[in-house]
Amino acid sequence: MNNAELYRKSNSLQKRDAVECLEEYAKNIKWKKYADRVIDIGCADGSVTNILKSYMPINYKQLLGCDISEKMVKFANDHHGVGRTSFRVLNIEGELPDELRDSFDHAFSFYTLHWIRNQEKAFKNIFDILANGGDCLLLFMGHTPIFDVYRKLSRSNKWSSWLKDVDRYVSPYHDSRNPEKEVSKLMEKIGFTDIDVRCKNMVYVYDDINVLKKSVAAINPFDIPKDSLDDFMEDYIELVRELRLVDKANNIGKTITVRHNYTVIVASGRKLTQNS
Ligand SMILES: C[S@@+](CC[C@H](N)C(=O)[O-])C[C@H]1O[C@@H](n2cnc3c(N)ncnc32)[C@H](O)[C@@H]1O
Ligand SMILES: CC(C)=CCC/C(C)=C/CC/C(C)=C/C(=O)O
Repeated sequence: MNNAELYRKSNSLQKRDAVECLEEYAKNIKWKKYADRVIDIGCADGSVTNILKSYMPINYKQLLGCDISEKMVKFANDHHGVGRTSFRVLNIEGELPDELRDSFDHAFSFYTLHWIRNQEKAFKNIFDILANGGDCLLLFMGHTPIFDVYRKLSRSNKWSSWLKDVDRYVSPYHDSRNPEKEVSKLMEKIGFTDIDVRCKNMVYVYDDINVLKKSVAAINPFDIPKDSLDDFMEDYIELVRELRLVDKANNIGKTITVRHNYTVIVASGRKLTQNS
């Protein structure tokens, strides 16, 4: 998941969901109206950070996108780093650099937190990044068949050695019976207030199987050798068919459409410390 150009071209699901989420939630955010400081965690190529900008008051002070991947950060800076918007490397489950503590009025994160094993550390870092009174809006993957397909491939002789650590890349909420409760409890424990966590049922239809292939390739976390990638994707799509995810009703002509049913978790909260 390091190829910024491929991600830029193949992130239509992620962009649609970020826009839908911002349309619903951005109006309830308590913008300061003047000099808001905003961070976007897991910015990748920067295209969603750029969308986020259009929901912010124009006289914001700073918009900082951050990502664990140096390549993504370079691409984002080259394409969207302008004026008060910039991008830097940050591991949200690592040690938080001092200069980021208590420094932002609003923290956003789209399609990133499900990649993180140490959820408590990531949520604590988000809390620590916020200034007193600051808020966060976080969207991440709950359940999706993409992870079931990874797990099935990891049990095949052909791919098992490449997908050994498969559960490292499955959303911590994929198998959860009550993700809303789990996330709310975690946020409460850390000290967030005004917590709102919702698990939403989503549908995205891929009009062409090649678009789906590229979208899967763009977020593929496994180190498959380049010359085996096409083969991997063929086997991936075969399993998508076996799992009956191909949308039969629409597959009369030549183009094959695939219906992706999944859930996203949208969590928001505020940091209010006692001496406020
Ligand atoms: C699927 S992309 C989401 C990008 C963008 N927010 C969007 O909605 O299109 C997930 C990004 O999270 C980044 N990421 C993964 N683990 C991370 C971590 N521990 N700290 C910061 N970023 C991380 C990846 O490098 C990747 O660029
Ligand atoms: C039918 C099927 C398996 C579709 C998968 C579609 C897809 C590429 C979903 C994105 C899932 C994901 C984990 C996104 C991300 O992290 O950005």
